[in-house]
Amino acid sequence: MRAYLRSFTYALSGIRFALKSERNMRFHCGAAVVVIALGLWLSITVTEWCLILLSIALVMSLELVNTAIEQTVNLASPNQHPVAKAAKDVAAGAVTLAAFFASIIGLIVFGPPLWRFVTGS
Ligand SMILES: Nc1ncnc2c1ncn2[C@@H]1O[C@H](COP(=O)(O)OP(=O)(O)OP(=O)(O)O)[C@@H](O)[C@H]1O
Repeated sequence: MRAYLRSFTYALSGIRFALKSERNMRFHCGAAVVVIALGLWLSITVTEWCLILLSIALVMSLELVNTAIEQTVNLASPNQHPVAKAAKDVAAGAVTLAAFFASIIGLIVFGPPLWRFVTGS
């Protein structure tokens, strides 16, 4: 049990590191808070909550993996190298792709109720 708790502490410290060092991670956190507040305000359905929470988890998890890859590349290749560039760019591409599709899910879920709110229909 103590070993599990220790692993959990390490995991939390990894998340703290990413929050401190990565502007994008702080942005994703802010966006998640806004989206959760919107979901509560608009009383979205259980299925919609599942989609939104999965999207948040996917984007933030990929940002953590991206941070881990950046740190590893910085350690392995402090000098410029095309393979180091490819590794960092591909990892960044993964986050961008997930964020793009998460935005589309957000539009699908929040678009219609927000539109109804704005137009009063
Ligand atoms: N060792 C390297 N060799 C070659 N190109 C690199 C190297 N390190 C970084 N780069 C290039 O510079 C870009 C920016 O790298 P950097 O280390 O600043 O990460 P980052 O993109 O700032 O990440 P973030 O903005 O998410 O913190 C990379 O995406 C990559 O294209």
